[in-house]
Order: sequence, then C-alpha cells, then structure tokens
Amino acid sequence: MQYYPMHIAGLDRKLPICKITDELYIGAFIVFGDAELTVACARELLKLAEEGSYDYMLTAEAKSIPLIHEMARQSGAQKYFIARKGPKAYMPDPIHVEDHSITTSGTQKLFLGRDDAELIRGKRILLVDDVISTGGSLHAMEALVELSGGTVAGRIAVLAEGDAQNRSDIRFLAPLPVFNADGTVKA
Ligand SMILES: O=P(O)(O)OC[C@H]1O[C@H](OP(=O)(O)OP(=O)(O)O)[C@H](O)[C@@H]1O
Ligand SMILES: Nc1ncnc2[nH]cnc12
Repeated sequence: MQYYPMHIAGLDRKLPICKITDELYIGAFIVFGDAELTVACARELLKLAEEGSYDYMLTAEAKSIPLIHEMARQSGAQKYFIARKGPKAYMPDPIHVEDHSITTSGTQKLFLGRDDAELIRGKRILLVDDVISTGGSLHAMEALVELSGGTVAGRIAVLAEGDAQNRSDIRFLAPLPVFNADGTVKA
C-alpha cells in the first residue's frame, strides 16, 4: 500500500492510496474513528463557518457524522441534520434525491424525514462534508435543502479533492490531489 502524507488541522496523517479506476487513485481521508483528527478538523472548520450566517448544519452519512457532531458540540449548536443513504421506519414520509459520489459505483440516494425537512423550511443551512470531490454528494445535499424549502448558507469541507480545489463556491482546509496507479500525483 502506498500512502500520501498530509498535515491537516495541525496533525500529521498518512492517507492510503486507493484505486477508483485503472487511471484514477485517491488518498483515502478517513476521519471516521479518528477522535483526535475529528476534534481538530471540527475546530478548524468552525473558523470557516461565519458565525450568525447559518441556522443549522447538514451533512450526509456516514463519515462526516462525528465531524458535524463535534462541530455542533464546540459551537453550542443544539440541533444538526444528517441526510441518510436509506429510508428508515422512523422517518415520517421521507423526501429523497439521487447522488453520485467518486467512492461509490452507481447511484446513491439521500433521504431526510419530513420532520427534518419541515425544520429546514425557511432556514439557512450550512453544508458540511469531510471531502468534496466530484461534488455529487454536495449537490445532493443542496437539492435536499431546496426540496425542503431552505437556503444554502455555505459549503465547507476538510478537503477539496482534484478539480474541486478550483471551486470558488466552497471553503476547505486543504486541497487533496488525485493519483496515478504508481502513486504519483496526477497533473
Ligand atoms: O464529491 P463526491 O464525489 O460526492 O465525494 C465526496 C463524498 O464521498 C465520501 O462519502 P462516501 O460516498 O464515500 O460515503 P461514506 O461517508 O458513507 O463512506 C465523502 O464523505 C463525501 O461525502
Ligand atoms: N479521498 C477521499 N477520502 C475519503 N472519502 C472520499 N470521498 C471522496 N474522496 C474521498
């Protein structure tokens, strides 16, 4: 296994380089299960989130769940939203949108219960993710907010991968390149 070393939120981590296709490899950023990194990234992300500019934060399951929770804990937010990848029996009359992400083949769906959608209506929502790559997951979160009648107040992520680092509509802590099969950075 090859690794890409990164300094992020004041910490050093080695990202394992994983195959997406024969021509495209990514450095897997797994904040899930890394308590020290979660706390540090949450602290730094909150510096990108202008206080008073949003009413609630929203992310999509799964890897960003501890991150958004820690952001809420540090900022004193009592409530945040998690878009789920499947409907649950306890979700009243869920709404959903379709989603394509670099790490998952085929189409995913993102769901929100109608109760959460009603809370989002008329509110300013800050979208949070661990990584933004193709932007598919971010786009799906935006669509859920719009379907719910809310507005997107901002888009923040720990890492912007590949072309996402050139986007001017997102804020992020660091860029992350994509890789060739031999572990070299893709030009
Ligand atoms: O910009 P994109 O191409 O959509 O890629 C970014 C998304 O991919 C990852 O989630 P993933 O789909 O791997 O799901 P997981 O968090 O459930 O592992 C990551 O957490 C982002 O949500
Ligand atoms: N480099 C990466 N690590 C973890 N999840 C991702 N989703 C998209 N790119 C990713």
